[in-house]
Amino acid sequence: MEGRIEKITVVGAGSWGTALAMVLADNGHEVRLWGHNPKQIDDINEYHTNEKYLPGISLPKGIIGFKSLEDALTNIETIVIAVPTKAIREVLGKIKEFQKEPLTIVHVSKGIEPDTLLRISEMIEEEMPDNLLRNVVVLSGPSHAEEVSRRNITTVTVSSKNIEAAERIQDLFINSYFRVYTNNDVIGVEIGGALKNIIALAAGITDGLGYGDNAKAALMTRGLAEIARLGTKMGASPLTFSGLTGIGDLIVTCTSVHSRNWRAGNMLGKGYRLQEVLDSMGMVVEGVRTTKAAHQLAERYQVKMPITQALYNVLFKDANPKDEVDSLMSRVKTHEMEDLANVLSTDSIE
Ligand SMILES: NC(=O)C1=CN([C@@H]2O[C@H](COP(=O)(O)OP(=O)(O)OC[C@H]3O[C@@H](n4cnc5c(N)ncnc54)[C@H](OP(=O)(O)O)[C@@H]3O)[C@@H](O)[C@H]2O)C=CC1
Ligand SMILES: O=C(CO)COP(=O)(O)O
Repeated sequence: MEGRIEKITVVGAGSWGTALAMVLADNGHEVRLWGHNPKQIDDINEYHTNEKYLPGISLPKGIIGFKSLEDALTNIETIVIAVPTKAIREVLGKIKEFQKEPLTIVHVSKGIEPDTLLRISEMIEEEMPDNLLRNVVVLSGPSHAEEVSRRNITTVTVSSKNIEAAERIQDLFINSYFRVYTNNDVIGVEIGGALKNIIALAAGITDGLGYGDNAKAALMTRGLAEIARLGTKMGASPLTFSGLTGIGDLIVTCTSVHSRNWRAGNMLGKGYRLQEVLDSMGMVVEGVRTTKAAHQLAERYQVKMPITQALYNVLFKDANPKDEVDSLMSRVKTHEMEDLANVLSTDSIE
């Protein structure tokens, strides 16, 4: 273990918040885990379990559950926010009511806010006054909570406008089963993490429709192409999309039964309605809202994103998944590599 021992509060006691609290506790830190469900916090403190989100897992006794957010943040400099994207502003609003000292906020959520089209670090910067915000750091990468909570080998990336802040967070989390890299491309890290969920939903759909591995490989490869096409227009480094938060997270989310996005897509491919699917999951499926946001981003940046468009049609226009696959396959022929398409002045890059 590297770095000094700290007091850290994890805000959000779902699967990812609890798994990350375990990593921090394994590293010897004093970990407070806040959740808004009092019964769940009682179980964490009494039985050291979080049965809804990590069934069968024993939590380290060093994790202390908190019902009061204010108590959880008393004398704390670093917090990890691990709630779904749509809950982040609400949680920050509560923190602002009592917080007096500046915080380093680590966020681990994978989404884009529809309509404002802000990345999560931008939402945090917008929501928190300067005097309450020291640094924002994103932690992202191929990391299912179910596996991290079993201390299975995992690699992630941390990124921040302030690379020293990212390095400090790297030191807090890194250990022998949880390897943490740094990357100074915040835009690429956040865009890769958010948009891979769209492709995972689509991969689940094609699996649910009974297509094979060729179709999944095609979706992942062309999906990454459209994520990188948008991300680079937004200012990301193209290299980031070949890293852990790009192809790495795309692989783990499109190919794992742990993925809620893949599972939701799989049910859609088998003919279930979107609302039925979401009701049955009991956990967040970030890709649904992110598809709406990415669809808006594609318009704003004038970027072609055919897979995102097809998924948008399925989720929000009641389109038939099989018809959308057929129309993806019958698009005008094009070059695979965009620089070649540009050289040849082709306007149909997709
Ligand atoms: N699970 C994973 O493997 C990974 C998840 N992530 C990302 O982490 C983020 C959180 O996901 P995850 O933990 O998996 O989600 P879960 O659905 O497992 O848990 C979400 C948690 O947030 C709580 N919550 C929801 N709304 C609010 C609110 N308004 N105020 C306070 N708490 C709230 C939920 O409480 P309640 O039980 O009451 O609903 C629950 O405890 C997502 O953006 C996800 O993409 C990133 C990497 C890995
Ligand atoms: O982001 C994840 C793994 O890196 C978790 O993906 P899901 O939200 O689809 O479960």
